[in-house]
Amino acid sequence: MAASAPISKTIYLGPFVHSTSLTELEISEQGAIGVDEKGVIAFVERDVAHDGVDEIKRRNQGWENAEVVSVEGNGFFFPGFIDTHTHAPQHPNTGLFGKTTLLDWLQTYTFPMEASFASLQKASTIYRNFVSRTLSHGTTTCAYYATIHVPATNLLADICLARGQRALVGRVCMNSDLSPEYYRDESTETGLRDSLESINYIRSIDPAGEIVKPIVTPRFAPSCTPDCLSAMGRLAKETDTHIQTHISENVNEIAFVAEMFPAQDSYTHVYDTHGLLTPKTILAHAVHLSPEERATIKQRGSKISHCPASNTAITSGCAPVRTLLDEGHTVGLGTDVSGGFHPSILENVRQCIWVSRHLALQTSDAAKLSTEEALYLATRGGAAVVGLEDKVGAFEVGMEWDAQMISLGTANEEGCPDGAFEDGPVDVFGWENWTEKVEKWVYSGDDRNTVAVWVRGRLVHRTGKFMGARGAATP
Ligand SMILES: Nc1nc2[nH]cnc2c(=O)[nH]1
Ligand SMILES: [Zn+2]
Repeated sequence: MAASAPISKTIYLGPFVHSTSLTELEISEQGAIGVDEKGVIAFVERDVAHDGVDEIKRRNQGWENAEVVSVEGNGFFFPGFIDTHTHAPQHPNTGLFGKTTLLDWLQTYTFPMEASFASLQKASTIYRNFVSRTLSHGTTTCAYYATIHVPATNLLADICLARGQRALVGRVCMNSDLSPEYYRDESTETGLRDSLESINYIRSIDPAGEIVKPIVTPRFAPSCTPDCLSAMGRLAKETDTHIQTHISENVNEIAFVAEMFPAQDSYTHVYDTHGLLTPKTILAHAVHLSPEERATIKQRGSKISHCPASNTAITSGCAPVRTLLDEGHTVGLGTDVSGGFHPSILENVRQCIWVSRHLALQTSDAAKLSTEEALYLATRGGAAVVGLEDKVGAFEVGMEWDAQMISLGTANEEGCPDGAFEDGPVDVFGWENWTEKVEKWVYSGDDRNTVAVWVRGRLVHRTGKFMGARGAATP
């Protein structure tokens, strides 16, 4: 679906749910949210049950001809999800990891797959599929790692822009001999040249960075020589670009970093020394950081992407999210496909809650994350990680309409005529209160419940269940 059609003023009518703080979820059962032609939220009204649409239009001057999109059935509007860390070229490997851990997983599954993106045709097939897939799960903003290939990386940015998904797109920089000869940058110079070429291309297709932005992407310390890390730090500074990399994911990786960089006393210090810890840096994993490392990251204002499904699948560990939050870190969620086994942030909301409970079993109850906290990480937390906290992640006047319509359907006894339950896995019997409905979605919903998705007011995904706008009603 192209995202280029003009949009008209629209009133989104029905229940809406969003985070107002880390611990509080607002559930407004009878809402009306006005979104202007630029996709910006112009008004948010609550308790409009007894006002007809005409009354809402009358009291908001200039909205007489607005279209109306209503939630049907057991549905609600929810902010679009932010995926703060994923690898688009690894999507064909989703679910494939066996019993590997990070370093052998990279060699066995990841590098061979990524190397094949020298073929633009293959990249086109997989990237189109993955962007559609993440949109169908309600992901409206995504921080993508591509591969070392400039044409394929640029194509990923083209696809995100055409489909209307907000994205940070990074050409992966990796020149050390950790990577096989068939898949690495020839030298620091060629890596720098290629990363700059991709930054310039992405800025040329979206000069204001409204939908797609480049991001400097040194894969992780073991993949880069010291001069390569420094070059990436300088590049990000000179081009005022975001940075993404991995940190402290796996104990063998950390030992490897200590061997490779003996002059630095920690993994964090390696990145700090090379100018890679800035307020625009996204650090994935942060599972095994020391208190001193966490303090440095906090001081630099760098952000953390928690990837719970990945950390469980490739057995990296349980990231101490409660500690990170208590210390004031900015934390969002990442799917980390295909270390992570699922492209859905909703799945990672659940996984982050499960990981926190396993940590609670080993430490104390305080480690447990609530449903509200996990949903905050998936939306407002993620928005802050990618530097979009003023624009997306919640429904407030002045923010942009990045949203998903959730439909839970109605329970029936026999499914559909062919025996399937086409409305998805959530059964709502009618007696549930709104908190219970949201919890049912969080713990057992999936993409069948995400019937429509908007970015900046544009419809970027819909299922057959979405009824669309009622059209411009007469005043
Ligand atoms: N999970 C994960 N960790 C990494 N560390 C370096 N590269 C990767 C990657 O592709 N995935
Ligand atoms: Zn990753």
